[in-house]
Amino acid sequence: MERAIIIGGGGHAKVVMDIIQRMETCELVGFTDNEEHQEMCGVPYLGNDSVLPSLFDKGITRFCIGVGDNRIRKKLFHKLLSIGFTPVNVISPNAYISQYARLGQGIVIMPGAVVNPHSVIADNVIINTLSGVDHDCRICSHAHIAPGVSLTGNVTVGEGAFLGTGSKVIPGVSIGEWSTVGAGAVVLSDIPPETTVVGVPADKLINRG
Ligand SMILES: CC(=O)SCCNC(=O)CCNC(=O)[C@H](O)C(C)(C)COP(=O)(O)OP(=O)(O)OC[C@H]1O[C@@H](n2cnc3c(N)ncnc32)[C@H](O)[C@@H]1OP(=O)(O)O
Repeated sequence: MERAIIIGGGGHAKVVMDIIQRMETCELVGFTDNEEHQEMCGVPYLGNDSVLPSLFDKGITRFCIGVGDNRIRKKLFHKLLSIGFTPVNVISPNAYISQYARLGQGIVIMPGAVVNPHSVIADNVIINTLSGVDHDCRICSHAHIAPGVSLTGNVTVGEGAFLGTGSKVIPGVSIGEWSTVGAGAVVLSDIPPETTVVGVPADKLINRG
């Protein structure tokens, strides 16, 4: 069995650890984080990011990033690849992934999530607990779909976009890259890049009031 590490020691990392332990497809040897830790969920703390090259030299070749922030996760993803590590797809046995969906690398799909036919989930994406990605959606790299999000058919989520918990997007709409959709928002039309929207219907945060 190949040996893997998790990068990150926060709440998201705990959930990722729990899923990897259930998947039983690789041996989880520990986690790294720039903050010092005790063990977590029975997984040993190995040190900060400076130990990564030496772990790779010891034959630990697989990684999974347990960090929710999209910009930090993108940076870490490229750093780990440049050292030589290969990403693990962490997919809960309690998620439903259509046989017609296409998955990239380094993806995390949490319990209760659904990914329906002909949707594409690109590299380093998080599909969080109980969220739904319906048919023909395209989720670009480094995006994070938070718990309880509902994406209907043909939705596009740009690189690095963050959809807050409980938000909903109607069919055919595009969320621009590195944009943020606030918790509970309902998105009825395309959102430009690097824009934060909130509310029902969703509108730019700066337009409020
Ligand atoms: C397992 C996990 O935990 S995964 C993590 C999941 N996390 C989330 O889903 C968090 C989602 N985040 C949000 O919704 C945030 O509130 C954001 C990103 C939209 C805005 O955050 P900030 O930029 O810090 O905004 P801030 O909190 O200062 O609020 C600014 C204004 O917007 C309002 N506002 C903030 N969020 C929302 C929202 N989701 N819906 C409606 N209004 C909102 C605030 O009430 C405030 O209004 P005011 O100016 O009239 O007082």
